[in-house]
Amino acid sequence: MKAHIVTLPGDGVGPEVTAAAVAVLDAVAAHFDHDFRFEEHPIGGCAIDASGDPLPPASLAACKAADAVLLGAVGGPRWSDPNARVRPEQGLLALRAALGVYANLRPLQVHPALAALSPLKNEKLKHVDVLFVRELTGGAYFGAKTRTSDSASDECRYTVAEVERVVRRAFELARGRRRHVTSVDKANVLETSRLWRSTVQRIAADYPDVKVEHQLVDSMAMLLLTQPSRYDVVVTENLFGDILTDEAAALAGSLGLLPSASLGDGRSGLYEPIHGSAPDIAGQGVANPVGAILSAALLLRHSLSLEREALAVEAAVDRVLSHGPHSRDIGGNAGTAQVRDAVLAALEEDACASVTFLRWSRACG
Ligand SMILES: NC(=O)c1ccc[n+]([C@@H]2O[C@H](COP(=O)([O-])OP(=O)(O)OC[C@H]3O[C@@H](n4cnc5c(N)ncnc54)[C@H](O)[C@@H]3O)[C@@H](O)[C@H]2O)c1
Ligand SMILES: CC(C)[C@H](C(=O)O)[C@@H](O)C(=O)O
Ligand SMILES: [Mg+2]
Repeated sequence: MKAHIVTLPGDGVGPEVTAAAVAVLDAVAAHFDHDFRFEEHPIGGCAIDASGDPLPPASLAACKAADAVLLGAVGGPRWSDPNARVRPEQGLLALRAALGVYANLRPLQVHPALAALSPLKNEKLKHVDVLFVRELTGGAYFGAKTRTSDSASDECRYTVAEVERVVRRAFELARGRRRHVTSVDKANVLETSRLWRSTVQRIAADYPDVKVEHQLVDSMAMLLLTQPSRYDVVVTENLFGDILTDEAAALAGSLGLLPSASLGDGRSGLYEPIHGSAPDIAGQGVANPVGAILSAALLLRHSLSLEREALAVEAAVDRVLSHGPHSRDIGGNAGTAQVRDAVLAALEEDACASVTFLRWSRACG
């Protein structure tokens, strides 16, 4: 198939991990006979430096016209002055809003070979398989903001429609998994959370086959560490989802491992690892590219409907996590390029064995 993919490498380690993910997509195109066209655009701090705008109109127009968008990361100390008028993160938020990608899927699995890196005991990590569905275009991130010399405010606002669409997406996704939705809120304090909870209760009636439970976010932060294997689909609002998924990444062993897919109502989507620009290691060629490569797999699955190819990438990553090489954040000493090359080699081997692979893959039954 033909696909037009816009890449937004961004800042810090963003370009390093995005290049690795593009190399994997190129290999997928070669092995499976697809025609992927890539078009790179600036976003974030590098776009501020070039044009003063963290989301230049040409970048946004290209993203809107693309079949899918692959993003690295934005931000860094250089643009983090709390009094700055313009910030890299504004570009990312404006992009998410403009693309209407309200459902941010952040899958968490703990690879057995990495369990020792987790702060938790091994036995707690068995069978951890959680899909976080984070609302991505509402809440405090997008409410009115005020700032005077001695006060500031961020309005947290949700409409029923905004809650309903992401919650329905979570229930639909749960039907393809273990049919269990945990909705996380702070309904004992926040009005937006009470609207959230009553909307979830109403929608749950349409999904009698899915078990639903409500959990307050503070205790959820604790339960994620004490009983992570209890959870299947976890749906929550924007800010809570941001925080809980970085916590979840620690269970997997590193922030560098987790991918994400941001989806709206159309086929296109925005794909990015959940980590940031990692300024402490940027430019050293040591960033873990796995989160970005797995984001490319999600792109193949959700925007291009190439399930077989997505599974091939995931199997290649799985093999590298099992046997190495591993990057520094997960206890090894391999650089970004070595990990990328190992994934490419594993992909090549699996593609050669693709007839067998197809027989057992979930996609083909
Ligand atoms: N989607 C995004 O663009 C995104 C996401 C999160 C943070 N940010 C931005 O990134 C900047 C830095 O934020 P931060 O330091 O709080 O979070 P961060 O995710 O950039 O880094 C946190 C820690 O995780 C490590 N880490 C992150 N990604 C890694 C990788 N791929 N391989 C190995 N180690 C990795 C870093 O080295 C650092 O020690 C900020 O400007 C923030 O706004 C951007
Ligand atoms: C960079 C920032 C705006 C972003 C967010 O908070 O959504 C990041 O932390 C993420 O998790 O994607
Ligand atoms: Mg975050």
